[in-house]
Amino acid sequence: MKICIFGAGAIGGYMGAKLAQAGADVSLVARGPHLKAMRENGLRLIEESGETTVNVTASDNAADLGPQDYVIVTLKAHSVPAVVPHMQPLIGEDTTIVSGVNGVPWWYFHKTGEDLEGTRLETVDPGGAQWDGFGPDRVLGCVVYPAAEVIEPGVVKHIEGNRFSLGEPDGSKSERAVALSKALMAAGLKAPVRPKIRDEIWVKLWGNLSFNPISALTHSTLDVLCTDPGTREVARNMMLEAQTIAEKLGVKFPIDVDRRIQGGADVGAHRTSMLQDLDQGRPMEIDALVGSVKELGRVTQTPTPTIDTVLSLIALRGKTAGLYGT
Ligand SMILES: NC(=O)C1=CN([C@@H]2O[C@H](COP(=O)(O)OP(=O)(O)OC[C@H]3O[C@@H](n4cnc5c(N)ncnc54)[C@H](OP(=O)(O)O)[C@@H]3O)[C@@H](O)[C@H]2O)C=CC1
Ligand SMILES: CC(C)(CO)C(=O)C(=O)O
Repeated sequence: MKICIFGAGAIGGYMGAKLAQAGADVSLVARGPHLKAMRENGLRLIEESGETTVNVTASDNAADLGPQDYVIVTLKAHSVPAVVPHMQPLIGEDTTIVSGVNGVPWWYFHKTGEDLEGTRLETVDPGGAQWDGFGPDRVLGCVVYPAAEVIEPGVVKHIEGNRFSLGEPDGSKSERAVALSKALMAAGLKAPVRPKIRDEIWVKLWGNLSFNPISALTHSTLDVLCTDPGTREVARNMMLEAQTIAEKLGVKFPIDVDRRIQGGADVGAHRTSMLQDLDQGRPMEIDALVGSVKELGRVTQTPTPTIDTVLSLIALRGKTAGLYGT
């Protein structure tokens, strides 16, 4: 089984290192100093249990790697559309594309079997670049739970978690989902195949939609913003608006908003990825995490006043920092 990880930074690097350690036929697409370091010195993974260095096949040119059984996309959401043409050499007749990107996935309305079937989302797939360039039938959904960071070129630090939930858009337990799940489990990762991947996407999204922009706007960590009465209320209202949208789309939440916020508080003094991006001058995933939910509000005719307000604030914050909408 040939697996290519496209965008092997923090999450892709973690997954790639685990797969390579387990002897899988895995290659990585990366770029710049991180690629150079991985090529020269191997990929170093720092985990609580210790440090390992693996030799990896890595390139910035997909044509070097050829057609794959699975392409696992672990780019930041805003990077994907422009990269679709460069991924084409990896795609053969039976290639599965696994979308390991936070936020509302571009394929959301594929095989929903409902009225909105085939609806495309401009915030996450402008111009339908992914829908047309990959084709939604190739897609296997994925919810990424681990936290990791590239702490220097060629070095990935794993922080916590090892679950990558997988799920077919139509909910089936397909051969391709089960085969990938086995390969990930053989690498020591958790990779359950879920019948309702969209339910899981929304529970994760609840946090990213609200905690991420609030933390970037207030420079506060999860424990603080989830317990401060004012910001907690803003997060809660955003989540309730999102819940109304998701339930109109048939999603069932296994927990309520208060439990989700408590879960955020329990994570502790974590600086969300959006706050880290802002501080480190990296483009922010505002469209995928917040704008996409506003777009779904329009699609489902659901008012989203709190989401709209927070989106305006974080969008302007991103623009003034030169990290959004440039
Ligand atoms: N990190 C985390 O803890 C978590 C991340 N996620 C989600 O996972 C996804 C990936 O995040 P993360 O791993 O943090 O992101 P990273 O930025 O660490 O990884 C993406 C990598 O792709 C590289 N890249 C971008 N464009 C190209 C290109 N054209 N060709 C080759 N390489 C390219 C980037 O290089 P460069 O740096 O030069 O841009 C970077 O190394 C996001 O959607 C994120 O929200 C989800 C859960 C936790
Ligand atoms: C906020 C959190 C922990 C999810 O709730 C996250 O995924 C992030 O920092 O991007």
